Amino acid sequence: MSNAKHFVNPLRDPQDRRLPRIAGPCALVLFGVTGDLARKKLMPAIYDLANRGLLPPGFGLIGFARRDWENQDFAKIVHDSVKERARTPFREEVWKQLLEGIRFVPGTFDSDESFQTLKQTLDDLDQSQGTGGNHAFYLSIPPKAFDQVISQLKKHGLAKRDQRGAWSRVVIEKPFGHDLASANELERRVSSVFHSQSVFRIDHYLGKETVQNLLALRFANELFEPIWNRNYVDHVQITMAEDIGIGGRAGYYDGVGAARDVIQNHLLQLLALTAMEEPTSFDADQLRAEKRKALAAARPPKDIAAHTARGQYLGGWAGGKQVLGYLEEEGISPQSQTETYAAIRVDIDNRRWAGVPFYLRSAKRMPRRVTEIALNLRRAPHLPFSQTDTEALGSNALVLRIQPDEGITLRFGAKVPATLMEIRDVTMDFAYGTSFAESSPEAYERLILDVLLGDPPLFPQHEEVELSWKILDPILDFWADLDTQPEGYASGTWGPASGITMLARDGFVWRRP
Ligand SMILES: NC(=O)C1=CN([C@@H]2O[C@H](COP(=O)(O)OP(=O)(O)OC[C@H]3O[C@@H](n4cnc5c(N)ncnc54)[C@H](OP(=O)(O)O)[C@@H]3O)[C@@H](O)[C@H]2O)C=CC1
Ligand SMILES: O=C1O[C@H](COP(=O)(O)O)[C@@H](O)[C@H](O)[C@H]1O
Repeated sequence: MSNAKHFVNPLRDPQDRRLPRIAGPCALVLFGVTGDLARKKLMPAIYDLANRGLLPPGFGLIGFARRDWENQDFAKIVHDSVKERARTPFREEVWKQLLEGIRFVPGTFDSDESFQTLKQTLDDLDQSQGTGGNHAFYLSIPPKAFDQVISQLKKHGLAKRDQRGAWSRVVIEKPFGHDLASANELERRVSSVFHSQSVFRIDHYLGKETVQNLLALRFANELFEPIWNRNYVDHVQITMAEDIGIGGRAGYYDGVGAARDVIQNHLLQLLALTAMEEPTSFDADQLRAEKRKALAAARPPKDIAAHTARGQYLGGWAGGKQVLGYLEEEGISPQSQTETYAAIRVDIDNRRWAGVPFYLRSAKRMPRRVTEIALNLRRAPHLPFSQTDTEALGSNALVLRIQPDEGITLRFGAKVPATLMEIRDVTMDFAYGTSFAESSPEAYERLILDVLLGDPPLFPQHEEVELSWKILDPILDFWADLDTQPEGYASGTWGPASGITMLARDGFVWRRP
């Protein structure tokens, strides 16, 4: 590692086989570099990979956007985003190495000229940086533009292996399609352009350490599996709450909404990992096969009106400041029926889960940012205590804290000291921060590296996408047929009344994480 073009990490031991592999020579083209995702997550993740010594020498990064920028203008955007958001410390020598491979291509998706320039830029980079003709195209853009960009990549010969056998991969953000029919249409298009092994449908929840730990928790321990079924679990709540609004993302979010934005992908993936059987190994085929079976057994509620809820945040005070309502956000039509709160019940028709409802909810402008999976257990069949002894006793629960306070909580009843017999809920906690010295990489770091390595297990296949839309489509159709505004909810609260009622009907209440 003496060549000045190598990203050097003095802390990395190249012999340590537990550490991630280093990507081979390549260039990454980012579409949508002015967007929220690219700025907040992708550019910092690329720098962090470089800083950890996981990018190859001469790595190329090309931004494509409808801006009249030069290479140095784009480099400044990357620099600012890295300084603000990267997880690892800023090191001048790493930045200088990254800078050598940074290029910008101005243009719109419909411009043949821009895609010709992109091709030329990639060829030049191959020459100057030695990227070996290996290219990954990352579509961090609104889903309605996926098809157009893929067509342009094909038209301009960017989707093919060349004579050297160099690879060309595409990374497609979620949601993949708008419903089942459009997802299948998009899949037909994508598979006519890229080989299936070159298509990486990204769901960044699968790159989170805490989500991967779900597999470790379930399958590396003896403790939990015996209770992981309908005999012990009463119901499951999967929550993804955000305190932010849509920010400047009207162009992406409006017409998409909470259900398509995160339930179709992140939350149904969490459900699949929670509900699936043990795979025979963690290789891509086995893992995906088990997730597929779980999703195939999952179905929307029979009574959609009773067991779903949607809402839209209202303006007011939240988190100590004045915030806009969804309909007042820039770029949103005052008549928009897009939901910013969605909650659905899903049932899983198999031996393990029959009769155990899974409740999924997600929303913007909730009181805090938190994602968790809570398995609420049945109550003990008999309590040999007086009623007053157990007034403060809830049901046992196992809560997987996905973020931000990563860890696991086990809730159970314990005797209050110095009382005759009073039982109260207590918790036992595992926290990543106190148990491990190693810090978790950002999900996008892991996933971008996997793309560059061509490592598929963490990327959903089309069948999973299809099955997820099959669960969601009837609900989305039902909501669309209502043709009404979603119920308003005050910003900084846990959502609309209909969300509470939906659970109350089944005798449950949402957790307040
Ligand atoms: N933001 C997030 O936290 C996450 C987002 N995602 C996914 O990432 C994708 C992008 O989302 P996000 O970044 O939030 O969206 P934004 O609306 O913030 O960004 C969209 C980007 O696409 C560009 N764009 C849109 N239309 C065109 C066009 N016709 N020609 C050229 N460029 C265009 C925009 O450029 P311009 O500035 O010129 O409009 C902008 O750079 C979505 O699929 C989303 O689901 C996934 C996980 C997290
Ligand atoms: O996919 C998305 O995720 C983000 C939240 O990601 P997280 O890792 O911070 O939980 C969400 O804000 C965005 O709307 C959605 O597109």
